Amino acid sequence: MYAIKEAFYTLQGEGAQAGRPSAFCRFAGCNLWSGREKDRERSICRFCDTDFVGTDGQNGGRFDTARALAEHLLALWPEARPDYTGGTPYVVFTGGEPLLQLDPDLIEAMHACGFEIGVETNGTLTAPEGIDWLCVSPKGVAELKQQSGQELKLVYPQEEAHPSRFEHLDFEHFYLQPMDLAPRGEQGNTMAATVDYCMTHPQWRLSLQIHKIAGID
Ligand SMILES: C[S@@+](CC[C@H](N)C(=O)[O-])C[C@H]1O[C@@H](n2cnc3c(N)ncnc32)[C@H](O)[C@@H]1O
Ligand SMILES: Nc1nc2[nH]cc(C(=O)O)c2c(=O)[nH]1
Ligand code: SF4
Ligand SMILES: [Mg+2]
Repeated sequence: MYAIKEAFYTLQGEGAQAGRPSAFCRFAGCNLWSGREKDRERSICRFCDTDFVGTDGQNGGRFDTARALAEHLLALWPEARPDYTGGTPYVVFTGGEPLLQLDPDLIEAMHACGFEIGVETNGTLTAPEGIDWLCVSPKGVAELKQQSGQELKLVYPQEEAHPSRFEHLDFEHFYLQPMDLAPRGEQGNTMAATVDYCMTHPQWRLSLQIHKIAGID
């Protein structure tokens, strides 16, 4: 059984695949925060910008089989539109924490439907085989178990997770993403510090959350 908060068709907003049309599948639940505001400040991850509680979002629900979920996600792809011109379907599994639920059955079912598979994870669980694009985003003091992938995308700044801790790991791309302070109800400029760190440490590139700039999901 898979518990899905929401699913929608949009553009990937972050990292090296930013701008790519994608079916997003947001799993319910996370191991670093309950998702309840009353627990935020005593959680391991305290800056989350996402509601991942329950299965009541757009196209959310509970799916008994991998095939049922894969077909649900394939229906988001705009193939039936008269002006559609093709391209490999791309799914991004996120959450919440997708590695609490993503399993070999679902990977196989998505590939059978013709999808390339991207995953956004906090790296505290090891990833199953077969993911085509793995983005790991380390969090504070949480132990990093998944130490390889296509991109490491660190939200910056985090007192307990300095970039130097991650720069020798086995990733193709290294990104710093300015922390959006709005979810914590704070104001401040994380952009300037992130730009400055990238400019003095050229291994790191800037990732902006372009969906927030574009005003889409
Ligand atoms: C909501 S998380 C879900 C996937 C997974 N739990 C994780 O943390 O990577 C998706 C992405 O948003 C990033 N993110 C979450 N809150 C953010 C914030 N306030 N500012 C910038 N990026 C944020 C995460 O670091 C992660 O890369
Ligand atoms: N457009 C868009 N791109 C994203 N990239 C990562 C996201 C996430 O919440 O995992 C996200 C998201 O929520 N929306
Ligand atoms: S690990 Fe990801 S989903 Fe969980 S609270 Fe942090 S940013 Fe949100
Ligand atoms: Mg998001």
